[in-house]
Amino acid sequence: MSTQNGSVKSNGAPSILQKIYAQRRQDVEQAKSTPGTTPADLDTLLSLNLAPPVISVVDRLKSGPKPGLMAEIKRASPSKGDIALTANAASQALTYALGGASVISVLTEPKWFKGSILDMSLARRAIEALPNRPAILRKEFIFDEYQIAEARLHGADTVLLIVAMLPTPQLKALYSYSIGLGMEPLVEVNNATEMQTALDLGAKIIGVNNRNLHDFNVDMGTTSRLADMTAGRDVILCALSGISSSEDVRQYIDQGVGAVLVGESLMRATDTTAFIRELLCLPPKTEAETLRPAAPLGKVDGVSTPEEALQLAKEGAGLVGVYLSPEHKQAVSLKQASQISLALRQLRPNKVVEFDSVSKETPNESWFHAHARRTASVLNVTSVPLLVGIFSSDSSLDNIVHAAHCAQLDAVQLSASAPLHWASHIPCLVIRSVPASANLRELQQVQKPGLHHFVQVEFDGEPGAVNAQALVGQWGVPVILGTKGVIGESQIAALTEGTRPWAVCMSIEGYKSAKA
Ligand SMILES: O=P(O)(O)OC[C@@H](O)[C@@H](O)c1c[nH]c2ccccc12
Repeated sequence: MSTQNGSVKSNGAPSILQKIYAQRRQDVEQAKSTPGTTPADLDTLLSLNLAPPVISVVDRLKSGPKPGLMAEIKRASPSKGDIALTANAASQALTYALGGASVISVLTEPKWFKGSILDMSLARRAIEALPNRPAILRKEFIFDEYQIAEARLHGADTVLLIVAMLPTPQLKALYSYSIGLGMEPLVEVNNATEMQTALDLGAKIIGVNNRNLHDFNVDMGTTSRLADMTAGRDVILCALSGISSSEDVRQYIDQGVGAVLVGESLMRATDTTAFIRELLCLPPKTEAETLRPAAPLGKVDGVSTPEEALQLAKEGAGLVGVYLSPEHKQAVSLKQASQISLALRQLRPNKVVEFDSVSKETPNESWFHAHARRTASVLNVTSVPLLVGIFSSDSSLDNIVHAAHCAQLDAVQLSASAPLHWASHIPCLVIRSVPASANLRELQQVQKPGLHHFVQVEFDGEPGAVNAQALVGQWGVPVILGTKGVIGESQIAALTEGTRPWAVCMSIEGYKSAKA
């Protein structure tokens, strides 16, 4: 270990940094010699492309809010002891992401920080399906390429390299290795000499740690004093440690700081989301951000001719459904479905339509929220219903994909028994049916982001149905209320009371008789 930062205490006893470093050396040696996780194994895993997709942390910081927030998952630390032992990495990561973090930093050191590589991997999985997910940073005492390969395989987009810990040739080697894996590291410095080393390295993200790792003293002026050295360069300057108020953040912005890394005060916050917004000077979350159409859209199933579809379009339907499984009594052929599709598409404006642009300052959205918002904005612009192909449990995935292409379906509706993963093979929006009588496990399944986009809860008059609907609704999954046999306005009103379905679905007979 480099002692250029004077990390050996004056009395000759090892500093905490040295203790951590010595322990980590042992841990890494052990992992390297364990069958299945040897360096050769990690190389094999990387060459099999088993590492999850990486995002550019530089791009993520440049395109996000200014300054970017690097929110840290930190259960304990050597200087503060226990901070938040019961914190769950996955739920903490999701809260950070939805609150507006650009980067999620996960401490993976087990002994002093009570973290793990599993925490990092869970944090990544929790935010995987967000359309604009934050980058994942492995916060670790890194001295070996092995730790960087391990980070990449477990879902990191970037790693920390601490200049004070690494002789320059080693720092350079680790930096290039990380770049080779697609990860621009966060290079941590604490004084002008280290800053110069980081600049000479060509680092694009440099973090100034306000906390001296030797004596743990926090001096918030450390970042301010070094800020000038990065001026005019293509470097994102980050302030690390001791940040606990919007006042701290504001001062740094004026000094050219592009991102702030916050751990302890976020882990201790009672309302994490509100605290993030306060730190970033964002207004509190508004109702508009939890978008639903003002009134539920109408979905009418069992359409069989272009004329019917055009009539429904005229009457303002949001979705029209055609049955595409041959055994259904109202089934249409692929040819009929194509004609309906063509008729609807001819209604859509030919000109290029301007979509409501999404402000870059908007906080990160969830999978379901993003799809509901985008779909609503398409409907808003075109005012033409989406064509849904409805399939029964007898349809194979190949048949469904074929039909989606041939009839140019806007959406596919899968039966409750279709495997969940089918959604990721279907080239259009996916609605998943679920009976209102579904058990808790089934309802939890349909809340999984990253697969289908909407859930249609089939109400058949059974007790408990409204509860089921409310449960799904609670999680932000856009719900289409399937009203089998329910036709009257008052019945619909009774069903939707207290919940906000995204759409209400009825049969074409039901629709016609309700109108009559
Ligand atoms: O909890 P704070 O004061 O917000 O600090 C976070 C972060 O800067 C700190 O965890 C940190 C900065 N550099 C490190 C290196 C190793 C371990 C931890 C760190």
